[in-house]
Amino acid sequence: MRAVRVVHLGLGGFFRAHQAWYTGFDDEWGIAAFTGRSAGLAETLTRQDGRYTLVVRGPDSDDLQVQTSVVAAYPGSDAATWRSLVADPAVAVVTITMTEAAYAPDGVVADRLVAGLSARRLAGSGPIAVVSCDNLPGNGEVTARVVHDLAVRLDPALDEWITGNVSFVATMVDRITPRTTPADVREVGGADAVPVITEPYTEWILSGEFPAGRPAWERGGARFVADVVPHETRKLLLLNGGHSLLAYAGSALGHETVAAAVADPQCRAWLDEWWDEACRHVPLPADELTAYRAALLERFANPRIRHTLAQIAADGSQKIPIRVLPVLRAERKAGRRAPGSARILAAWIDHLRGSGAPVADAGAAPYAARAGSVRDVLTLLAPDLDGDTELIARTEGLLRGAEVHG
Ligand SMILES: NC(=O)c1ccc[n+]([C@@H]2O[C@H](COP(=O)([O-])OP(=O)(O)OC[C@H]3O[C@@H](n4cnc5c(N)ncnc54)[C@H](O)[C@@H]3O)[C@@H](O)[C@H]2O)c1
Ligand SMILES: O=P(O)(O)OC[C@@H](O)[C@@H](O)[C@H](O)[C@H](O)CO
Repeated sequence: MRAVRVVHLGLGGFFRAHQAWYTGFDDEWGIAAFTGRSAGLAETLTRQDGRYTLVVRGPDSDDLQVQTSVVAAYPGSDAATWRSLVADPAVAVVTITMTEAAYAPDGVVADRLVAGLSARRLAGSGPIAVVSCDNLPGNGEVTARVVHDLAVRLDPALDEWITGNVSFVATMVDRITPRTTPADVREVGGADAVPVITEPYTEWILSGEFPAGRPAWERGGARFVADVVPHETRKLLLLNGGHSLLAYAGSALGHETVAAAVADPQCRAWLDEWWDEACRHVPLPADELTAYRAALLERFANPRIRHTLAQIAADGSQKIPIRVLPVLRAERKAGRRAPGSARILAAWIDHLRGSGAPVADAGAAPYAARAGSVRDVLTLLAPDLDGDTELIARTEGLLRGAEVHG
């Protein structure tokens, strides 16, 4: 019998394909999950007793797995239930998948966590682990920072309690999970109104303490390591950076999905160019990176996973600084041309000018207003690079569709 011992924030598709799937291997642990804002998914899942079908979609066939680890679902607006569950002494872990943008200072992640942790302190329920599962470098540290920044302003005693009682766990998460479409729901059939489609590949690497215990996630293959950074860098630069390249450059060529873009020899060559450049900045053995690249190509090419470039293109202003700028800076510092990073930068600026996938990004406006000039975009995005005339000329050349060789 599963009791609620995990509380999740961000009841989206990815959480149901990943953390809920791993928790499914330990039948003593149940999850109470909260949506970001809306009530729809919480209501539907409640009608289904938290159950849903995970369609694990390989290149040739599907494996349908009914998931049972979610035992309660609530709308994000139910702040009272959120506080009382985080304050429950039986709850040992809070997990989060809220997108990169939600970690802004005073953003929704800080707001919800501080409210929940404050209730836990008042209830005297003891220590707890907070596990960010968003695609952010140093996601544990980022979560700790936004929580402490808010808590110290509200109540220094709460901040002190958080320091002594809350463990912020860092993670690398990986499982390509496109947004479920109405066509997917019809195709899965049956009574399930909210299935999730995902790929067979999955990875979860964690680093940090669980002072009140945790599910046996290792039964699903999760790995606990001292340092998650090399793995997170590998994934963010190669997978997510590759995705962003295809999302902007591939959609500008008229492609709609990752599989279609990666089948285009032009996009494929750009992907290799980016990976060659990015691999110099991933502190892992070369053979591991070669194997990861080969696996990524197979995953991207899976023709039965319809992962739209439009979905990946969203929130570029949050993603480019994480997925591309570290490589661009390091390459320029080393005196190299950085053609792969410059191409993604150019493709994103082209997207802001109206090419390819539509812009869906709450932070895009100031960049879109400057998109006529690479220098002006850099002034906002990476002021340390806005005097790099060679980089600017190269990026402008790419925007004009002309290769510029330095
Ligand atoms: N989908 C994937 O393949 C995948 C893989 C690895 C990691 N992730 C991480 O998981 C995150 C969520 O992915 P998903 O596919 O589940 O997305 P999703 O859109 O299905 O779900 C995200 C959840 O967060 C909520 N949310 C997002 N921004 C919010 C905001 N500003 N305020 C309030 N609520 C907000 C949404 O309402 C939803 O409940 C990604 O942003 C990424 O960081 C996703
Ligand atoms: O989920 P996002 O918006 O951070 O990024 C879009 C994709 O790059 C991402 O979801 C990948 O599919 C995922 O990170 C694979 O594990």
